[in-house]
Amino acid sequence: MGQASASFGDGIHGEPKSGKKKAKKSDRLDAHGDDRREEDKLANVPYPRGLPTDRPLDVDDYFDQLHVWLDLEADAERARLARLRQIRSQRDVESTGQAIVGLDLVDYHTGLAGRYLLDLAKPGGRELPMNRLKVGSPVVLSNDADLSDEGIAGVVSHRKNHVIQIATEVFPDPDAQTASGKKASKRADASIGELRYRLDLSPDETTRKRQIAAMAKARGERGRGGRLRDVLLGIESPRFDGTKIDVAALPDETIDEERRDIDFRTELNPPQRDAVAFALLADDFAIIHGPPGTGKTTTLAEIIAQAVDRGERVLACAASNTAVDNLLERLQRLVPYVVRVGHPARVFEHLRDYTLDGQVERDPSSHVIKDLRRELEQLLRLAQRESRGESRGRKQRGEMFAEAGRIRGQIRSLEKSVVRGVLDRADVICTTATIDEELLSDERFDLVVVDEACQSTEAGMWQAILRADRLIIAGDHCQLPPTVLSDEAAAIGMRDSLMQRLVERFGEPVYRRLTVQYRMNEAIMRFSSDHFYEGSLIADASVKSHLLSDLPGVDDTPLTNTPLMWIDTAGAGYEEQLEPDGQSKLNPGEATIIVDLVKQLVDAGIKGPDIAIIAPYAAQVRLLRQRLDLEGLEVDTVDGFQGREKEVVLLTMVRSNPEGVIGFLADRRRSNVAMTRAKRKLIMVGDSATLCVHDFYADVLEYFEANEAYRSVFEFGV
Ligand SMILES: Nc1ncnc2c1ncn2[C@@H]1O[C@H](COP(=O)(O)OP(=O)(O)OP(=O)(O)O)[C@@H](O)[C@H]1O
Repeated sequence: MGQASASFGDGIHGEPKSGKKKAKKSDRLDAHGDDRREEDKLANVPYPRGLPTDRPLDVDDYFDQLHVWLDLEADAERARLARLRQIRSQRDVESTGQAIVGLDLVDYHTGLAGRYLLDLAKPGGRELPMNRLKVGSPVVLSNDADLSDEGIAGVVSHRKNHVIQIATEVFPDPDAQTASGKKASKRADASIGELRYRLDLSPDETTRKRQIAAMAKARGERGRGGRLRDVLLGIESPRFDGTKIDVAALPDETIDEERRDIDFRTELNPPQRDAVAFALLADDFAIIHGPPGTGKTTTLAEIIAQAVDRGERVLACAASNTAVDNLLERLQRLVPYVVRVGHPARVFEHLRDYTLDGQVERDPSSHVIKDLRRELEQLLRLAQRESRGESRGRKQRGEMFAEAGRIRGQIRSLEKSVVRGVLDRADVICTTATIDEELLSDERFDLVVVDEACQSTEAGMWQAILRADRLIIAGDHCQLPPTVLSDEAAAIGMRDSLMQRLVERFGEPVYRRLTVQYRMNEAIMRFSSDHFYEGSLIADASVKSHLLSDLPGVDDTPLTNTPLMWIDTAGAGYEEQLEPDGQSKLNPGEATIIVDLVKQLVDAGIKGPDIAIIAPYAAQVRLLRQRLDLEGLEVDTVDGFQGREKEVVLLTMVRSNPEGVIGFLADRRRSNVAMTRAKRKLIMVGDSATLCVHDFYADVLEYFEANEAYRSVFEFGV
């Protein structure tokens, strides 16, 4: 392997470890006024500089620390929601991307477990504003006309340009909605009921509660579970193949052939094969470090298939739905019986057959459930009609809602037994790391695998860990960390991953790095490899020198026959701007260059679906989406592209100011993700005078210059 374990902790975090100081009391008061609660939380932090890696962690101190992080995060989320609810103008509130107002309830259905699925749309079928309410986001649905309405909780289950669907446990009964006394006006349009609604992105209380419950359980674990916890806290040494590892020992270069004895199911390269053999030998945990495009998910799928071949049951998790689906995509060919737990709308369409809902639907007894659902829907529609006509009043309507509740109960208990049957038969269950404990109930596994593990907080890992005897985690700490809203929590370590901590604690013996990548032209890969992975990456021969001009139907032009280009806007006066009414930044000058470049690419024969534009700021994304109308072209933030790839990627860096302020671009991991999405061509547009105040971007620029890929905007002639 040869890589130094110190490289895992060499300041890839937002701030270097040594820079993490406990905020001084006076600083905290500055930041939080006289909020005593906030100050108390920080006063009791067991590990104010983040979790230490040079010694064993105390069980209670460790879980106390995780609690503090979760509390700070919950406060930050609640404060965000409160601020959002104070914004009065529709344009302002929607420009935050965190709320949609003035919505009508246009339709509803019932889903698995008796959930209500509510379709919401703008009056007249207008397009919804750009928003961050993604499938799976927790939301609050409330009366738009009544700011005091606390609303009902739900989860986004489906979204299109004009309609957003949410799943709720409660039906928005119009009487309940107007309980605050304010009467909503009636409207003669397509909406069901009388109210106009608003949807707000909400603090994810359910996830937090599940994490807290898992932490409480882990704290008290004994036996096998207690041992795994103690290993993960650095109290006990991990064992491989029955042998305790010696932290000071040199790593095994490869697992020798006799110990390997694996009949590989997929074509893997040597580092991948070694990683599979290594992971299968782990008695407690093993780590797979997968830099961009190195086949981390492919390797994990092989590990899971091998475990199933040995008669084991596996829980396959990841931080996001997309990552779970990527894993499932590879598993479907390797494992006979896989079940994907999660709302079908959050699952890739071509994988829906694997969902629990899909499999329950195909179960012979499901026709009884279908009949009951139909009955429930009819009853709800009748109750709604009653509420409109107000002919027989509230009593009648109340009885109907009560009957609906009884039918829901019946549906639930029938579904429960079918669900149990489907889950019990599964060799592998795939789910996000936020596990639905009620659904999985007491299902146990021999092995739990967590992909994209660096995108989970430590608190977010325990639900998965508790379900099995052995743990395999895969990820890349040099890519994006988990989203943490609270600056306080981030400053005391909440963004640092379990994976990184374990590598720092135990060193090379506990992980394997994959080094052959199948995505990028070597020139695109090299900078990232040298900066983040000690130059260890190798471009596979199939991609090493591939260019846009090698694609069928693409002309050979200076734009298509080279892998790199930086267009420097220094001196052009393309200053960044703050979005009117918003917080986000944009750069119209850079947008003009990007639009021109896309036109040139299309003229050379590149198709829309092969092009991605990545901007660090949502306002620039919005501007470019408005200015470009090309089928299949994707414009998104860095976060939206993690784990994905495109033939050509155009990066607009946005920041351009005399002070050299670059905000969150200072986190190099963000740029690492952005720059490693491109397969054949990477184009960066940015102001070197602003960016290169920072060493990292000075190095990027130098690299482009050395590769004869530097152009000034003046020479480019836009
Ligand atoms: N041994 C291999 N031989 C050929 N192609 C491979 C091999 N391993 C992986 N690939 C290909 O490389 C690509 C990336 O694989 P995969 O999605 O598993 O990587 P990853 O490390 O999970 O990616 P990332 O984390 O960057 O999203 C896929 O197209 C996959 O088919």
